[in-house]
Amino acid sequence: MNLEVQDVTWVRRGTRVLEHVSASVPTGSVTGLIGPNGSGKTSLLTLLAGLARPTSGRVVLEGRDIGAIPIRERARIIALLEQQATTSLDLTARQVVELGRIPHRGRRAGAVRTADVVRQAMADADVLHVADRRWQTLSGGERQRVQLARSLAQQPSILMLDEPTNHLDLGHQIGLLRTVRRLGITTVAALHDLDLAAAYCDRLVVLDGGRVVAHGPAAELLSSPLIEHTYGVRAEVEHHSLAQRLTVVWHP
Ligand SMILES: Nc1ncnc2c1ncn2[C@@H]1O[C@H](COP(=O)(O)OP(=O)(O)OP(=O)(O)O)[C@@H](O)[C@H]1O
Repeated sequence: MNLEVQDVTWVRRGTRVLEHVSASVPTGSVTGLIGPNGSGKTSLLTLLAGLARPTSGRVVLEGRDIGAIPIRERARIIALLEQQATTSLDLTARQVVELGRIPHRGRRAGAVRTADVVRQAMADADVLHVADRRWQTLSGGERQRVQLARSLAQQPSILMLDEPTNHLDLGHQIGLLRTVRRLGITTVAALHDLDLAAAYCDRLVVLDGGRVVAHGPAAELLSSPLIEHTYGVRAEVEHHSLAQRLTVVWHP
C-alpha cells in the first residue's frame, strides 16, 4: 500500500502546524518521524491516518485521496497507536485488544477467528500474561503494549505509531521496534530516541517548525550539524562497530 503526502499545509486554529510537507511511505518500510516537541509529528500522523483533512495538498493512498475512503475501509487498512491511547470503559486487556477487530466485524471473506488474531497480537506485544487484568490496573508500559496489540489485532496494512516507546523499559522499546520490523507491516513511527530511530527505521523524515528539514536513509541521515540545527544540542554521530549502527553521543 503506497502512501504519499503531497505538498500538505495544515492550519489549525490559526496556527500553521504543517507547511508544504511532502513525503512518501514505501510499502513494507519503517519510516521514522523525528523532530523537536511541537514540530508536527503527531499532526502529520493524524493526516496520514486520514483523521483530518489538510488545508491544502493531499494525502494519497494507492492513488485515492485518503479523505474519500470510507472510515470502516480505512480502519481495515490503517491502524493508529496514539500517544496517550486510553479507554474509559471498564475492560480487561483482552477486551481492549478485541476492539481492534471492530472494522472486520461481519466480514465473511477470509474470515479468521477473532480469538486467534487477538491471541497472536497479544503475544507479539508481549501482553498475554495480563490478558485478564482490568485495563485500569495496568502500568503505563503495559497499557502501551496492550494498545499496540489492539493496533496489531486490526491487521492493518499500514501502522502509525505515535511515540510507541513511551513508558517502555529499554528491553520493551527494542522488543516493540523489532516486532514491528519482523511483522513487515508498512510503518510510520514518531520517535524521540534518535539511536532507536537510526537502528530500526529504513528512512527518517525530520520535521522542524512544521516543515521537512531533512529526509533519507536512516543509516546515513543523522549528523552533528543536523542534530545541532534541529534540537540545539551539540552531538557526535558515530558508527558503532560492534552494534553496526549509528549512535548519538550528546555533549552536556
Ligand atoms: N488541536 C490543535 N489546535 C491548534 N494547534 C495545535 C493543535 N494540536 C497541536 N497543535 C500545535 O501544532 C504544533 C505541532 O504539534 P504536534 O503535536 O503535531 O507536534 P509533535 O511534533 O508531535 O510534538 P511532541 O513531540 O511534543 O509530541 C504545535 O505547535 C502544537 O501546539
